[in-house]
Amino acid sequence: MPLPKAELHLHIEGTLEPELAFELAARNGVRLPYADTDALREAYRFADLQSFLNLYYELMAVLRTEDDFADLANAYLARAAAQGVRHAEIFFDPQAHVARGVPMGTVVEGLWRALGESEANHGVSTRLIMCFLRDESAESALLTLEAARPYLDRITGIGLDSAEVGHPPAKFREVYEAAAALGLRRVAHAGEEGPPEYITQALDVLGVERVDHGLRCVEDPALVERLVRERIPLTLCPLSNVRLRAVDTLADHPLPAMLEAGLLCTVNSDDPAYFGGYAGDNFAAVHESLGLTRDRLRELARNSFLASFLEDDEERRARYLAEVDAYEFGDDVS
Ligand SMILES: Nc1ncnc2[nH]cnc12
Ligand SMILES: [Zn+2]
Repeated sequence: MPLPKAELHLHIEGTLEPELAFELAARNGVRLPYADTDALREAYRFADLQSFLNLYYELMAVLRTEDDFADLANAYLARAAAQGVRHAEIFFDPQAHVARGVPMGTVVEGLWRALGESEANHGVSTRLIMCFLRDESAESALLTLEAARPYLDRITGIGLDSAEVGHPPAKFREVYEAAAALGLRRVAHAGEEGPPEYITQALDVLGVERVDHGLRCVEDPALVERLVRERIPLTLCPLSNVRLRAVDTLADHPLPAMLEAGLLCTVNSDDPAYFGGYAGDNFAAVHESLGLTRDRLRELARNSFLASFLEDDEERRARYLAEVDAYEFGDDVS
């Protein structure tokens, strides 16, 4: 049995495996410009975030109906459960679907069909986090929040993703203020490719409670000190960082130094279908390549539940933490 953990940085569209992409393409009469799943996998060589995003948005063309979104989420939840994920806070990108003519309702209802039954079917509790695309306008983000109003009982929080450099968090001040007024939790990608100042802006201007990635904080010791002092969780994604060339190799990843500095780090998969691994695979990889001890892995698992948005169910959080504390490692360290 793998180590129990929460997944806090997971784009549901990034869980679209090539086999499911071709299945949905056939079901919906969508032609993919790849001969087969092997040819598609060949395209998974990325120079940076943008080269990945191009393929990520292209493949979304196969997602059209509620069934598609439900099937996508169910496939993820089954894989996550098998790797010890007990709780998943799942991002989705409504603008990327609405722009293709797929209504917000189709996306949320489809995802919800899987998430609503996730505890019964997979033993995984869930939350849904709606992300705004930062390379779209602030007005588009506000319209998206408005379009989500009928579904807010299913949406726990908002996030900010897509191409980071040139799109600083401050651009989205207004929509984050509006979301806060609606009682939504706030996170944002910052410091993946963008500079440490974007992390500071996400905290000071957007009021985020958790930073997605936050990797480049290591370039600014004063910022690291602040993140430690304020106990701001970082949702790191080691295999993603390698594939998108944020680090040269996994052995170069600053995770051990970040833990040593006292940062509240978590380990997540980001877009597992594209980056070579789900949550447990990321845990196994940091154990193997970075030499993280079993105590450190347990700390990462504890952190994932501490950083999760389970304030409305503290009993559950306590149960998950007790599972982590009682966990006995075997040979399997995922
Ligand atoms: N790693 C990532 N960074 C920014 N936007 C994303 N959208 C999906 N994955 C992303
Ligand atoms: Zn991400």
